Amino acid sequence: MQLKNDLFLRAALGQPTERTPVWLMRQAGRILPEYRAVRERLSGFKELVETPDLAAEVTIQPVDLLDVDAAIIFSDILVVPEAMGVTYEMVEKRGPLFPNTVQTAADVENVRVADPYEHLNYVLEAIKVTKRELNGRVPLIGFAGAPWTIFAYMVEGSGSKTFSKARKMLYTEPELSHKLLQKITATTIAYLKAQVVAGADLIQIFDSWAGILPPAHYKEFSYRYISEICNALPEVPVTVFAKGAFFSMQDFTQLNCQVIGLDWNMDVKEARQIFGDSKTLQGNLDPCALYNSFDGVKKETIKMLDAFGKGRHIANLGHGVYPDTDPEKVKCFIQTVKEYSQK
Ligand SMILES: Cc1c2[nH]c(c1CCC(=O)O)Cc1[nH]c(c(CCC(=O)O)c1C)Cc1[nH]c(c(CCC(=O)O)c1C)Cc1[nH]c(c(C)c1CCC(=O)O)C2
Repeated sequence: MQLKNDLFLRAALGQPTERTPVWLMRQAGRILPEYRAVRERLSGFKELVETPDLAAEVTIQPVDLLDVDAAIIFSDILVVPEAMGVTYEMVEKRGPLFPNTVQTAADVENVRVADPYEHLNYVLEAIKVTKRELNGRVPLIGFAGAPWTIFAYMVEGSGSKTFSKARKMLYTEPELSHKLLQKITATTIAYLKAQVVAGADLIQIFDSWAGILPPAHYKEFSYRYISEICNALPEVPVTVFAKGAFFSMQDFTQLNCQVIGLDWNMDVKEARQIFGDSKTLQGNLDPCALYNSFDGVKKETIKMLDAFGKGRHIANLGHGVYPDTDPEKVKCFIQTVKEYSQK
């Protein structure tokens, strides 16, 4: 299927574009009343994730309502631990909770390397339905969590400011930690390959908890597994978004990926210096900038665009859009990127 709008893919590959493409991390769900309307009819978040027609519907909502240049499949990074036998509950207003966590050698032994066609087929179906219904309007992004971030949830059992149980395991049980990370990596590679076969045009890897590791641990327990995943996906462009991992940017130049996501703490000029034009940079407006007045949103967006300069840039926020953001401010951000970058 020929894409009608392939700005996002061309920018990812470093090809010239008429303007800067734009989308938002966590654009599906979170901010749209139209999402909440679909969600309220259901028993919960999981029912939505596991029903391909509905997942496709909310995936396409931001394309229709916000006019973004890419869709991201509606799912969650936590479907991977679930497929591996470590199930989660999504607790209203509190976030994910794992009734059984992974602590001992026996627990790691019990975690399975999942076959995506057996345990994650609902995501693959959702990708196929979405591709059909998008009908080539914009590319579709597939995704997974980085192994370290998935490990952090499996061991910790919930969100946490420090993830101290997960970080403790890296010190006290390094070999066991690697064993679990290897199982997660094997599952993730098979899962992402299946997403590409189902129709995903680009893959993004979310290492949301990169920033809490010391650099040496990051290299040993996260970077090497991300590198393995990048090497396993030669068919499509890959974006690596490692929140808070400034210390690893030099290493990231060696990754077999086309796009690096920057969070809002990262200095754009410094990142450009490190990556040159070898990689496309994605980001990085502070999500809080969208609480500003319309004029303020415009000003901050233009400042961000100027910092990146022309070429090899995909405009986005520095992390997922916050749930209480006014969708009109999001539209203002998107429109500003489109108009200003065209000049
Ligand atoms: C760490 C992480 C998670 N999930 C994800 C990450 C990595 C990105 C990041 O750092 O933000 C990724 C994710 N989660 C969701 C998507 C959908 C696609 C999109 O980006 O729009 C994506 C890409 C849906 C979701 N995932 C979740 C919701 C809200 C649940 C609801 O509708 O009740 C949505 C729309 C739930 C979720 N899922 C997770 C948490 C901590 C929570 C609770 C709080 C929240 O972030 O909203 C884990």
